[in-house]
Amino acid sequence: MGVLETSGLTKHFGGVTAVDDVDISVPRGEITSLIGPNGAGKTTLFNMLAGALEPSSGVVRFRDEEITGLTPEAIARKGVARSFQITNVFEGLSVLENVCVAVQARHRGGWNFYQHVDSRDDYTEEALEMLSTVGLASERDRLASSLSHGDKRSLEIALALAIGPELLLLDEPAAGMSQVEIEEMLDLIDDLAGEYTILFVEHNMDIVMNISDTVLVLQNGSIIASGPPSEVQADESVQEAYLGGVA
Ligand SMILES: Nc1ncnc2c1ncn2[C@@H]1O[C@H](COP(=O)(O)OP(=O)(O)OP(=O)(O)O)[C@@H](O)[C@H]1O
Repeated sequence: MGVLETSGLTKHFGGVTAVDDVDISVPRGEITSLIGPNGAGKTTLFNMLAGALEPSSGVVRFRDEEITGLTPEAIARKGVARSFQITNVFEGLSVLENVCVAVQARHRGGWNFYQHVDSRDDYTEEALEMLSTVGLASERDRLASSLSHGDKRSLEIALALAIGPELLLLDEPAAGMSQVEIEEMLDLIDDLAGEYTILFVEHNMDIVMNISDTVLVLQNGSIIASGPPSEVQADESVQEAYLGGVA
């Protein structure tokens, strides 16, 4: 049984069915990617998993508990962290302060800007651990605004880890990155797998085929294929969906 499962998940926007009766199961500790042509419904599906959009019908279960229609904050508290959406980098704070704010928010059940972010040693220690995990410990005192694009995205992952999740939802983690940065991000995602379950949306096929345990292919709101990368790559309906450019 997957750590995250959907059944019959559907979203209509007026006359458009963006996500149509989707059943997925995301295995614990593995890397699952969600791919599909433009307009296939990937963002809409992600938004429903993370609570940013209420489904028209269907169910989302996390660790066997129904989370359908909960707020993004409630879903995050249950252990689903969406990087690049729930948390954002505060450009005017240092790298360490950013993570301390997020750790503090988890311990105090909300954001509190009136308490100095460095005032609790245990928050700092926890924040440093997260920075080590994403390879940013040596940048702890730099202003977040001065980080490279790739490092900023790693910091965003550290912020997502700060809420203590089991499942990480990553929106195009390598978008806009240089080849070197992409390789670092792939290593990071690989390191995180096992301890965390990862579901990510990605357009870059090299990345998808390289690191996914399972690939889910969405077209016109429906899952048309799912399985290991080699199997999905060889699937005729997937090749048609991409070559035909049909959304
Ligand atoms: N808020 C909205 N109102 C109306 N239609 C929407 C809305 N959001 C998405 N859609 C439609 O739903 C369908 C799926 O869109 P979605 O953005 O989920 O696809 P996607 O796979 O993420 O695409 P892309 O790869 O281009 O980001 C599209 O036809 C889109 O036009």
